[in-house]
Amino acid sequence: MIKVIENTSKSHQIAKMLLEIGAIQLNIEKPFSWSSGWNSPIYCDNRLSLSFPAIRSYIKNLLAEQVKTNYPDVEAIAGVATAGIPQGALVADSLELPFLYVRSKPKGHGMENMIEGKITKNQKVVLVEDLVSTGGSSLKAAAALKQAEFDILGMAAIFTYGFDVAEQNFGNANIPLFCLSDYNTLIDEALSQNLISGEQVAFLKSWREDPSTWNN
Ligand SMILES: O=P(O)(O)OC[C@H]1O[C@H](OP(=O)(O)OP(=O)(O)O)[C@H](O)[C@@H]1O
Ligand SMILES: O=C(O)c1cc(=O)[nH]c(=O)[nH]1
Repeated sequence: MIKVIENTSKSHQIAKMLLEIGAIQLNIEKPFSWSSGWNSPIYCDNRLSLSFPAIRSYIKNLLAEQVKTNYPDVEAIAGVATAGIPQGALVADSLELPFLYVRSKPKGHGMENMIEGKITKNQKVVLVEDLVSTGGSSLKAAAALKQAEFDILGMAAIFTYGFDVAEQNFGNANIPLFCLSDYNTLIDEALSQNLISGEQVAFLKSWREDPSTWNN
């Protein structure tokens, strides 16, 4: 189950802030390569929000609110490497909870850990991620935590593209995900600010129907 926060003024505010700081880039001629291996005409760089204190705090507070409201039993926060690490650490600090992070693969030297941090087995963990496309990175981190015998309550993220494949992946893993904003809200916001044309909206909507085959 993937849900975008019900307060539309807040999800619009997040989209507005991401547009304001130039976190959203469109490029049809030179597509962006995504972590899933897909090529995409759009990229949402939530990492930039970290450099803007007011926006960083707004996101932190909304993520913390989502965690507290939807997972009242939470005992620890985990960040998905790498972009989910700072977001997760900010949330953990705000909620005064322990923090850990999950690498995309075990470190090749030193302690060779995939999970970094120290919490007790069976503790109730909420994963924080900056963005979900297919959900592959998030669910890999969740699987690693489950294997290490942590109890995953669910996830929170800043942004989701709302792809069907992500809905299926989170459903199959039985992990709920709460997001602050999404692709449709972003397009509405960009259009209302005249940042994109009606023609671009039509293209972006049709791309989203079958993103795995576009330009691949
Ligand atoms: O839902 P998915 O299809 O897995 O895609 C989303 C993932 O892609 C990005 O990370 P990226 O792999 O680019 O690495 P980074 O976090 O280290 O920047 C993003 O931060 C998510 O973790
Ligand atoms: O899927 C990805 O890799 C991805 C997409 C996107 O818009 N932003 C991002 O940081 N990663």
